[in-house]
Amino acid sequence: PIALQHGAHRIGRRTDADMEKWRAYGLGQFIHWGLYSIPAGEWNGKQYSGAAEWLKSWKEVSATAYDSLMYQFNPTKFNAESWAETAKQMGVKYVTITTKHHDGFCLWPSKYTNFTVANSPYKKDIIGPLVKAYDKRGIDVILYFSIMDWHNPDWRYDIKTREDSIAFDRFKQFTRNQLLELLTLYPTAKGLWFDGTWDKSWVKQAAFADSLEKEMRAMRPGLIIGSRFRADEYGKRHFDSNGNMMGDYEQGWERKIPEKIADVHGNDWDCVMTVPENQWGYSKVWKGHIKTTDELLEMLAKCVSLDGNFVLNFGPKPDGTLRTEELDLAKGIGEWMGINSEAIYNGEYAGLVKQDWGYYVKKTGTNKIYMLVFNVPVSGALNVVLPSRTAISKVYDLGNPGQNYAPEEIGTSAYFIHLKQQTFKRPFVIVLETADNSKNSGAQYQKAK
Ligand SMILES: Cc1ccc([C@@H]2N[C@@H](C)[C@@H](O)[C@H]2O)cc1
Repeated sequence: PIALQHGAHRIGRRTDADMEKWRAYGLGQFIHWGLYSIPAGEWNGKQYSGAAEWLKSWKEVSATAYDSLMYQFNPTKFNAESWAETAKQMGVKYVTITTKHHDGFCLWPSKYTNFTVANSPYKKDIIGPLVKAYDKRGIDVILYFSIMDWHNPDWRYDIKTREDSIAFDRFKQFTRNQLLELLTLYPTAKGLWFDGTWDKSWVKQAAFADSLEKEMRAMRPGLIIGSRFRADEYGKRHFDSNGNMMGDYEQGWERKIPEKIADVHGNDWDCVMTVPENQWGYSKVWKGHIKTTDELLEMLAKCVSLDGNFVLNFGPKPDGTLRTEELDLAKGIGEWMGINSEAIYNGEYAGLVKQDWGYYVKKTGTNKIYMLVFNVPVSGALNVVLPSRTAISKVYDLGNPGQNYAPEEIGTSAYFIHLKQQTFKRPFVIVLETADNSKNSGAQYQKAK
């Protein structure tokens, strides 16, 4: 291995209680809200083809004109309690909220810049009420923070000259000040979700970022920081020059999900997902495919089955309300979670052979395995192959506990579970209670006729 000062400082997963709680979340909510929500991807009557929260990067938009959106920020219908209640009903266990996106506008009254809610018609802090409303419902809060800040004149994409270096040193202090300010103002925040860290200017700050990360962790023991915050001294991001993940969980799964367990390298990770193809902030026009409740439930199941969390994005409207499509999805997911959340919370990779009918989730620390069924075979028989000498002691339908199944043994530790009905309106969960029967050799269920 290469000697590194600023690479990964821990090999393997964190084993402390804060991280074990994070690992168990299963389902999360992302909230992208800010000035970009006002134009919602449209400028001078023309629709921006990219993500609405990137409107300021569009050449047709002058920074001055965009920044003057601050004087229009007045979400009269904003109610932190109702957002948190929607999230609670949906069954999320954590929420990631944009404090400052790339445009530099702060949803908290930062004392290090005037470009904040304090100088908008709304005047009031947004982050504080949100943290309070979510905490009250037992939903942990992670603060999203963009290092890249298009508003701050000291921001640089790269450092080429002495002026660049002097300006960027000021920018680094500004960034440190804002992060320590956020941790001070919102001490219950469980973690920070960094973005906007790919440009050379920041990638060259291995030592500074490493010491800032250490300072934040010292200030907030247990703080959870993802792999995207900093680069090592060779500019390697997410995984250092020795291939070890930096930070506490892998943040690379943005709008994509790993296919197999090998893809996650034994690390914690979360997948952040948009409802349309690629819109995080509120966008008037949702082009292309809008994901359905069942699609999102399958993504959730797949993430949890591969040791990850699934975080669904909401882009609130400029008036502070949530759009109908998102409320409908929150309701649909919440109804399913109301019946099946036991298969999601405290779930982990079960280590079984993947079957076409769906996903296995093992309840951490137990012998309970959940079968999350999305694809019912025409045979109506769900194939289950267990490690040798593992028997099934009980099988039942989570949504209908009276519904027991008697698996048919079709081979060594191989079973068919014959479903009682052919059509299902929603994905469903079958619970397998397994037992180690290496002691006795008798099979639990009748052999294939
Ligand atoms: C190329 C690219 C840069 C930044 C992003 C930001 N990360 C997501 C979590 C959103 O905040 C998006 O604006 C997306 C794509």
